[in-house]
This record gives sequence, C-alpha cells and structure tokens, in this order.
Amino acid sequence: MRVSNLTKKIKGKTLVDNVSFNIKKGEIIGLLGPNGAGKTTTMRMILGLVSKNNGSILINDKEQSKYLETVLADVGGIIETPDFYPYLTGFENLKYYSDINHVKSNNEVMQGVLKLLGLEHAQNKKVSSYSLGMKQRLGIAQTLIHQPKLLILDEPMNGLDPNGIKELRDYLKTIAKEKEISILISSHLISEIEVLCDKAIVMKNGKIIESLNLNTTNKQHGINVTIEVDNPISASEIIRKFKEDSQPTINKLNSEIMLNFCKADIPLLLLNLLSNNINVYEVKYNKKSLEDRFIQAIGGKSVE
Ligand SMILES: Nc1ncnc2c1ncn2[C@@H]1O[C@H](COP(=O)(O)OP(=O)(O)OP(=O)(O)O)[C@@H](O)[C@H]1O
Repeated sequence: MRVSNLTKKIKGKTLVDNVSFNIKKGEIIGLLGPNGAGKTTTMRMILGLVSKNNGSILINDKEQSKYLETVLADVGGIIETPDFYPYLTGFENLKYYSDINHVKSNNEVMQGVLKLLGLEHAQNKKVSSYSLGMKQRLGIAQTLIHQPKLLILDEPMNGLDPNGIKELRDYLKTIAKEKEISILISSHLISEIEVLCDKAIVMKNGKIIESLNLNTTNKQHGINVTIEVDNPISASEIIRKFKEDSQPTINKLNSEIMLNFCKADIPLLLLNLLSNNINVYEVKYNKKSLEDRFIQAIGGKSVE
C-alpha cells in the first residue's frame, strides 16, 4: 500500500496534512502520536470511511477511491471496538457477519481464526459473557475471515491484559510473516510498537514528523554494548585494535567493558576476543528505547 500526500480538512482545520508512507508485503508499521495527531483519521481514510481532500491511496496498485469495492475486499480493519450481537455466540457472530457480507469463508476458517485468537473455548458462549479483551479479539478474528492482505488496526491492544497483548502480538507477527499480510497499527503502548513493528511513523498535528526504522536503526549505527569478560584490560586492547573509535571503558567492579559498536560487527569482535583466549560471559545491548526517540520527536511531551 502506498499513501501519498494524503490530506483531510474539516471546517478549515487540517486534520491530516500531506501524509505519505508505504507498507510493503508482510510489513508491520506502527502509527504513534499524541491524542489528536491524526492517526485515526488517516486510518479511516484508508478504509474508505471518510473522504480525503487530497492525495492518493494505492492498494495493490489500484487507486482506492476509484476501485473502492475491489480494493476494500483486500483490506480488514478495526477502528473502534466492534459491536456484536450479545445474544449470539462468538462463532454465530462470525457466521452472521460472514453471511451478510458475502464473505467466502467456511466453518473451518472461522474456527481457525477463533483458535488463533485464543477464543476456541469461548466460541460457543454468548458474546454478552465476553470481556472487553475477548470482544477485541473477536473483532480481529472477524477482520481475518475474509483473508485480507492489509489490516488496519486502531488501538487493538485496548482492553487486553498483558497475556492477551502478548498473544495478539505473536499472532499479528505470525500472520504478517506467514501470510504476508501488511499491518498498519496504532497504539499508545510504545514498547508494544517497538517489539511488534518493523517501522514506526510518528504523527503530530496531522503531519508525519518522524519515521523510525525499528529493524535497522541499531544495526547500521553504533550502539552501546556492555561485554563481560575474564580479562578486561587485554580485552580492551583487542577491542581498540579491532575498532579504534569504539571507546572501550572498563567498569572495574564487575569486569564489564562498555563500548560503542556496530551491531553487525559484534560476532566478529567476539570471535576476535575468543581466539585471543578471552572468555566472554555476557553481551548486553543498551539500546535507546523507542519511547526516548518518540518523546524526542514530539518535542518532549509523552503520550497521554
Ligand atoms: N469529524 C470531525 N470533525 C471535526 N474534527 C474532527 C473530526 N474527527 C476528528 N477530528 C479532530 O481531528 C484531530 C485528529 O483526530 P484523530 O482522531 O485522527 O487523532 P488520533 O491521532 O487518532 O488521536 P487519538 O490518539 O486520541 O485517537 C483531532 O483534533 C480531532 O478532534
């Protein structure tokens, strides 16, 4: 999917301002930003729920506004906690949804998605007995029964307990990887975006103010590394010879060396240390968290 110069104005106010980004097959992109940044409006436009004033949305190389029905058949989305019929079971709700929307699905597919979202034991219980987290998971199951290629999820972790969040994260990662579904997800849980997404897009006042590549940022640039060895003095000399500007500093109390190093070169460094009879007990990466980078990007204000 490629979004170019997407703009939305309402009553003279620009809610989304010239937003451009793309999502590759199987990629998970996180949308971050303070309240009112324009994340939901962006997602609503992609899902065809609100019109755009300017820009284009290409899904599978087709302009969304021209081929709305065809394009949206490949897209699944949750913007708000979906409504279900409380007197029907989880399974019956999916079945009903699939029937009225003419989704080409079968009981096996529906049971499969219910199982993947941890609802197999609750599928025959009425939705009125479901917790908010279970309804949220049922909502995601519903978006998956028509096997979309792009999933748009606005705050899907809301209401889920830590276990539910982990399950959902693992599931989203699996479907992105195995089924090559692209996912655009917003969340206020920055640490969740960090572990789940390939990239984070930070919005503020309708504009993209930062795009952070979570997969490669720390691979390309030097990161702070702590290495625990049995002979820190000799190890430091070896490290300095290997890379002059790595600035190894010995923490004498516990035989640790702190240094700045490119992550991709760490295996080679370890090989060097080991072949010089230095025993290495531990390697720790002291990454700057996404939260630090996010707060820096939005100018010192944390997410509300
Ligand atoms: N229909 C509307 N009419 C007027 N203003 C609107 C409308 N919908 C949204 N807005 C305003 O547009 C701005 C962006 O809202 P949006 O919901 O897209 O932000 P968001 O980043 O998703 O925020 P949150 O994190 O709180 O969900 C907000 O200032 C909001 O009040």
